[in-house]
Amino acid sequence: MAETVFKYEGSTPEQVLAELAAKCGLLLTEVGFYQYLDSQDELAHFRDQFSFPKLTTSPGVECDDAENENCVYFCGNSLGLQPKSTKEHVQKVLENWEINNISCHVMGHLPGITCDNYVRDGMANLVGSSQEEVVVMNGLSVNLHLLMVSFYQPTKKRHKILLEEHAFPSDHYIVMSQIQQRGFDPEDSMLFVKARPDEELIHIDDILDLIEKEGDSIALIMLPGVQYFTGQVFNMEEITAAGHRKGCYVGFDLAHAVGNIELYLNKWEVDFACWCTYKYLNSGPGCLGGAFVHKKFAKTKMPKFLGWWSHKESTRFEMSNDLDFSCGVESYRISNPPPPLLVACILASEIFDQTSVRQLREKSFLLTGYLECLLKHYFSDISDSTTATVEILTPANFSDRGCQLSLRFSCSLKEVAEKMTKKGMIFDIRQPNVMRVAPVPLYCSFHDVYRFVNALREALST
Ligand SMILES: Cc1ncc(COP(=O)(O)O)c(C=O)c1O
Ligand SMILES: Nc1c(O)cccc1C(=O)C[C@H](N)C(=O)O
Repeated sequence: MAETVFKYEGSTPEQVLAELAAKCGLLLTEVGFYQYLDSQDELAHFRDQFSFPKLTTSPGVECDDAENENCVYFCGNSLGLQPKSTKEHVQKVLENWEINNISCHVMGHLPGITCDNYVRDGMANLVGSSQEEVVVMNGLSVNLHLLMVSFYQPTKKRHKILLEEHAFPSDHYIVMSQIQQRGFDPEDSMLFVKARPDEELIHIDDILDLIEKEGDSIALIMLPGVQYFTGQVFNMEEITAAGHRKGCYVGFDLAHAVGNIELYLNKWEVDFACWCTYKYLNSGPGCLGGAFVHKKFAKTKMPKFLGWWSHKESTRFEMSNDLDFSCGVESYRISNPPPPLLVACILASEIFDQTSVRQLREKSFLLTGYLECLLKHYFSDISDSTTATVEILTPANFSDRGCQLSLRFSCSLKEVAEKMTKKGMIFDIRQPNVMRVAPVPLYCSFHDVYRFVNALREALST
């Protein structure tokens, strides 16, 4: 766990980039500057480990660019790129099944019975926990439900779940249905923390005040680590401490946080967390989810849904129907794990073993900072060269954001998005009018940012 001081502590990306540009005698907007930044990037080699979408084959692209064969991929906050090694290893797992048939459960490339154990160390590093505190299983939404069976224990007095007003739809529905399932009314039991009028971001003080004020009636606090729409980071340590002071359980949805920001779930005493692995961890669409339960609950008897995989491995196959619980989060496993999916998670986490989230954050400081500076330079005012302004909704403070920037345009986004897509820019739109762009430090370059901003300039030019 990195406890050292962050390399750029006390500076803003804008300051650091301006100093670097001055040192090179370049303007921030010059070609030479992105070339300089890419030449200094110690993580640049990771890009070669991923399959990049090609201009010639990516849907919607109509662009013949002699200098670039790849698209600019800024959608890793939704679906990570495919590591080049995935195909071959999935193939090996399939061959193990083909050749060893029933014995593939216990032998060969990634034996079924133990395959999920191989990912636990890597996952634990990513979330700041010990390996006994994490498992990989099911999908994110399913895992949230399973953990809420334990961590949402409503009583007449304490029945509320605190969540954000604009939570990701799945989280909203999960909370709503859990409340209904326990015989309570979502109208009374869903407690929303809201942004202030005409604001997009939520003030941490408003969360803490709400916990202080309503804490005695809150059974569970369920918030994201990084908000999917705005890219805002929530201070998980403070929220957890505030929740615990009031006797609430505290859990986080880390879909947009894992592999994006540094996490110390064990140290922060978070009760539980769930995430998906197909965004920043690059395991593939709909691949398995991760779950964390703090080790303080390793021996606590809590209500939970059970299956044969909740039973200790050493006696599981005695088939006695005499439940001998696995410890802690392992006991939440219900079904046997799928090796073809696990192998993709293992490979994805192995890529992270070759670096650290701290190192990625240091690159991200400059990479997303560079995007921010160029956007501000070209699009903060309507000028002779641009027809629209671009407002960055994501917090300006580096520690309050991951790599994603969410952009609101003063013009219709539809036309802009069409033009950008034709040029090979890959990003997404979230209604009503926000474009999300995530320069993922693991595989994106400063050149990508330069190309993206140039494409945007063309799309918005007068
Ligand atoms: C914040 C958040 N929660 C939940 C989900 C749903 O995840 P899944 O479909 O893997 O259950 C997603 C992504 O789709 C998400 O971004
Ligand atoms: N999983 C997705 C899918 O199958 C289709 C479209 C989008 C997704 C996503 O994961 C969306 C993502 N969670 C988001 O932040 O919006």
